[in-house]
Amino acid sequence: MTEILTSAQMRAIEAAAIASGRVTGLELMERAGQGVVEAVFAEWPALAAAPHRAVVLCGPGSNGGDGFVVARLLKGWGWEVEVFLYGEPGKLPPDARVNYERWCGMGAVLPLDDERFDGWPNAASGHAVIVDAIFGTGLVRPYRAHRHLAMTLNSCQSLSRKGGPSPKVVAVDLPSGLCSNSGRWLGDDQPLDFAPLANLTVSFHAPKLGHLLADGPVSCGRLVVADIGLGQRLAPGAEARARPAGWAFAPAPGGRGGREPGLPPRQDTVEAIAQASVAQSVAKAAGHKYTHGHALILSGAVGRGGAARLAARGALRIGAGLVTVACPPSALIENAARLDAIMLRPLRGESEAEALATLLEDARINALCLGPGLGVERARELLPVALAAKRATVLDADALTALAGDPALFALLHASCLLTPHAGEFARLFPDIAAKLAAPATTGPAYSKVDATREAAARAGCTVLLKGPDTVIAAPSGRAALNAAVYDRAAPWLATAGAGDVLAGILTGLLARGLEPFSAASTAAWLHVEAARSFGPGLIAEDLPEQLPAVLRNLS
Ligand SMILES: NC(=O)C1=CN([C@@H]2O[C@H](COP(=O)(O)OP(=O)(O)OC[C@H]3O[C@@H](n4cnc5c(N)ncnc54)[C@H](OP(=O)(O)O)[C@@H]3O)[C@@H](O)[C@H]2O)[C@@H](O)CC1
Ligand SMILES: Nc1ncnc2c1ncn2[C@@H]1O[C@H](COP(=O)(O)OP(=O)(O)O)[C@@H](O)[C@H]1O
Ligand SMILES: [K+]
Repeated sequence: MTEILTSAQMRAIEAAAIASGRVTGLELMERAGQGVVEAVFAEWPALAAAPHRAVVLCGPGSNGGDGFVVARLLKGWGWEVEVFLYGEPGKLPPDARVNYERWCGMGAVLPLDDERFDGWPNAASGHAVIVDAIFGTGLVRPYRAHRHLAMTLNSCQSLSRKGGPSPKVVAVDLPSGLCSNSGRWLGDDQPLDFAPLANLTVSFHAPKLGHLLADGPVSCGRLVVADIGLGQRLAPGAEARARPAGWAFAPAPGGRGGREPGLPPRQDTVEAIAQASVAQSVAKAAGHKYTHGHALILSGAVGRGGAARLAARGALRIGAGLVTVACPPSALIENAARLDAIMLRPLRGESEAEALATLLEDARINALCLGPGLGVERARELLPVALAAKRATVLDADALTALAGDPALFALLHASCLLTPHAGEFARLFPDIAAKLAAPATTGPAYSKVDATREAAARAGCTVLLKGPDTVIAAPSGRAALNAAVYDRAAPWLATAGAGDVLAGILTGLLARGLEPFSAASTAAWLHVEAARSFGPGLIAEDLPEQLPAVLRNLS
């Protein structure tokens, strides 16, 4: 069972465990250090076979304390270890201080200060590993040395990525400088230009938001989450060391979501989307086609109907009982030539808006989709009718653009709506929120994509799904989920024209089947990535709906 944690939640979990008497801070630090060493040996088995040389860079807090443990353990394996400290020994927190002193009985600690970088290890001088234990979840402001750190570490890393003998960079908990809540680099610099990137990041107990959002995945290299004995976080039978591909576990109902004393309230948690809950959402019980809902997809003008047809196919494949495409009369022949199982209705009448109103008198039509290929002008015309019908309604693409320029239309949004912007559409709809997210992150925890999506959902009064490799879903209540297609779950080939239209269709299909918007969004986002992964590279949007049956089969 996993939730994705913020730094405050991680601290609260640690504090609760220590307060319960189950474990001490020193034991947790020891396990953290052990977890790092085990992960290094698991990642590069050759390093476990014989002693090597390592540099351990320690910082002024507990992250540095973990570093001293790593140094001691590697020394115990016969390694030659050089240790540097960024900070003053006298100011180390108690547990880190204990581990500093233990190390001092075994070797030297060289100062690592902003001005004096002469003491830095020569990256190519035969070290097998450089351990970055300068800052973890406690970073609250940019630190001046990060450019120097970045230059040194990245030159090592780029060599080692090419398979050469140069050092592997291992980040303890987070690459130093990365904000654990937002996945953004703290500083005025351009993100990533001066970021110390890791080959491997070893975090503890559960992934943090910063590992999965924004620049986190690129910065962390690979992510391993080590178990440090803070309680169950995985489904029974799952491996103790889980990679992010394995965090498809349901958040524990009533578990670490704020129900334990002292932990933050439920609305502060972010859920990893769970395979089990997806399976539940899409399972069909007995019934006839109308019990599985009737989805209506509004289509564009002649020659612009492809997007709506893709959406319709997605809605049908995910199991809506009926799917109808409604098109301008002039587009009837085009659509008829391309659709079979999907029904077709021309919007004939005084105006298309009136025709839509008539069509919506059929109460069995329980989910709508407006946007893909619709055209901004037609979206403006149809939106008032569609929104007045108060059906479950997906608004994507041109419908979002129409909403952006029109506060009166925006005011018609209701709780059964679901907005599915990509970053550009989001910036048009919520320019002030997007500007906050784009501004340099100068204090931690920095404003994150989760914060932005939550703020947007609260303003719109409906669920918002903000797309990307780190798709965030938020409800007006503050409930949030993250569907990250990163690390072992990466599917960059999903960035293909029309993929978003299929997502809108899957969403509409799930709404037609009776899911409420937040569940529909979480389920659809997960299935969308799974369909892409199941197909693999070479994917085009048309493949996505056709891949759904295979994904669904694997769920059952
Ligand atoms: N929670 C858990 O369960 C477990 C946590 N564990 C480990 O603890 C880590 C968190 O430790 P942490 O809280 O001490 O934070 P950390 O990242 O070491 O740094 C904070 C220190 O840096 C300072 N500081 C901040 N910004 C600065 C700047 N720009 N420039 C200079 N200084 C700056 C700040 O002091 P300040 O100056 O703000 O008073 C503070 O002294 C976590 O990542 C994990 O590795 C494990 O042991 C296992 C169990
Ligand atoms: N690098 C990526 N990895 C995984 N998914 C991605 C990536 N880039 C984009 N996506 C997903 O692909 C879809 C693209 O949708 P959208 O931007 O609306 O494109 P279109 O309008 O062409 O369909 C979204 O679901 C988005 O989350
Ligand atoms: K670190």
